[in-house]
Amino acid sequence: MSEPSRSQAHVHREPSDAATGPVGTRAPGVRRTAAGVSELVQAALPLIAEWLPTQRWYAGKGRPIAALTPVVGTPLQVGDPALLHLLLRVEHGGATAGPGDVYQLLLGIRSEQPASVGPMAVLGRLTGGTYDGATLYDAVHDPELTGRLLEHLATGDRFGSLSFRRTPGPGLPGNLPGRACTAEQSNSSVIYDTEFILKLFRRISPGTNPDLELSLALSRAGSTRIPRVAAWFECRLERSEPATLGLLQRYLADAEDGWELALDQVARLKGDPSPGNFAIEAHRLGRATAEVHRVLARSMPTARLDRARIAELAGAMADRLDSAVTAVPGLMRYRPALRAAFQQLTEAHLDGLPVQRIHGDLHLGQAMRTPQGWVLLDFEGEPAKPLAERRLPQPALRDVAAMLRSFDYAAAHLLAGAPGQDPELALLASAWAARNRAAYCAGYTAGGGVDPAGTPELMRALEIDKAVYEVVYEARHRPSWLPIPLAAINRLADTV
Ligand SMILES: Nc1ncnc2c1ncn2[C@@H]1O[C@H](COP(=O)(O)OP(=O)(O)O)[C@@H](O)[C@H]1O
Ligand SMILES: O=P(O)(O)O[C@H]1O[C@H](CO)[C@@H](O[C@H]2O[C@H](CO)[C@@H](O)[C@H](O)[C@H]2O)[C@H](O)[C@H]1O
Repeated sequence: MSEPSRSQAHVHREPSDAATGPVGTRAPGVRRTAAGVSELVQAALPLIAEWLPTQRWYAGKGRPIAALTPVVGTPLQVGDPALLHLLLRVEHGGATAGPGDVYQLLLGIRSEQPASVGPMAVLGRLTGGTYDGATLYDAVHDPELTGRLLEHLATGDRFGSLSFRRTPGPGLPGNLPGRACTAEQSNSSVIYDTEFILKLFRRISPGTNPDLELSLALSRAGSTRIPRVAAWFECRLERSEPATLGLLQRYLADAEDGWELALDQVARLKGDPSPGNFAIEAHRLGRATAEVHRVLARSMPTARLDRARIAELAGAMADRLDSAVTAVPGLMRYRPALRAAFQQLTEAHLDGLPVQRIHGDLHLGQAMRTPQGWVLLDFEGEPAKPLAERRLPQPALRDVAAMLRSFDYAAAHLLAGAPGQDPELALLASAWAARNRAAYCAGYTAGGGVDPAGTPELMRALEIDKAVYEVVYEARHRPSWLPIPLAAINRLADTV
């Protein structure tokens, strides 16, 4: 890896710290001075450069880092342990060079490594200067420091360009310790007791994150299909719109994740071809999706696409396919059929197609079954897409197509490790997927959503578009799962 550049950090001072702040008294904590923060950031950069590419949420995997440039460094706690909030720009060289990506890091600095911080969360030992010998680590894993973050959210503090904001309603307890969430995820979350969950967005773009934007819109419209938003924090980067950094929501302690429920059913298929009846749940989930879509259509902008805009929609799908073919050449053989499906979308008589804000990355893992019914999570959209694109109104059926893919995933994932070895289970699993896909669509229509069967060209194009995204996603993150979306592409291409 090339040596990253070490630009000067833009650091913030809390206005009152010189007089009242708990200024660090024990080495090696951050000193709440511009010089103290800069020194720490410079010492941390080489460790960050090594650690970042090992993190699941890091989007630049496989591309060498050309430069690491601190954007804003804000000490949120001084002393030992210390807590440093850092926004850092990562630039890549060569053909992929561009403005780079900004990441949010929450760094803990302690003389003694806490037991809750495992090896993957440790960046290393700082050397030289004030911090010599201190451990630098991902503070998401330190209950004391994440507790500090909750206090800031509870009091609605401001530190330089960081603002902590609360929604109206019951006050927040400021004293709950946080534990790192162990779920597979694109960001990092901290769970506070059984009360709240704080998502720290890792890749930061200027502007309101759709997860906050849509969750607030749904909450304000009185929807109970999302966990209530309790607080968030944001940062104003130069003159642009504030960028959302974190979102605190009620934790659904008594909920079961739709993906786990579905997998449990599929795993038991062999012994009992109709274990439980997930189709009832799939139907309810369809209704819940339609309900969320209805509220979003009422409370956020909508539009209708004319023929030219539908051709643009299909063109964007074809462009995404072409980039996917470059990333995963195994897709090349399907390209003609998939392009034909996109062409058929432009020829279908869909003039006036309604579009609206949608979830954008709906799957069974984003659906929680609570005693009060299904609740949807994570309205961030596909993490790989630029934020402006994720905020565009879309056909609501895009979410339906995405959920249909998820039923296919649940059915296929047990077979992915041993393709062709259990034809009986393969048949049962594919019948399970078909049953639940149909139940979900029926529930969606019964809940007031548009009938997916009414626009087969649109549904097929949307499902292909999602499966193409999944091929790239799996190739990058979970290569052993790649056969799942590839098999779907194979099936969908056969229908053109
Ligand atoms: N409010 C919540 N209550 C309970 N569990 C949650 C809640 N929000 C998220 N989770 C759990 O955390 C996981 C990751 O959350 P998600 O919002 O999808 O994060 P990411 O955008 O980082 O992928 C979810 O799949 C779910 O298991
Ligand atoms: O939940 P995230 O916002 O992190 O979404 C990303 O990761 C998902 C996997 O965790 C991925 O979803 C794909 O795998 C799921 C099973 O793990 C499956 O149910 C989905 O249908 C499939 O798309 C999602 O695409 C990605 O954006």
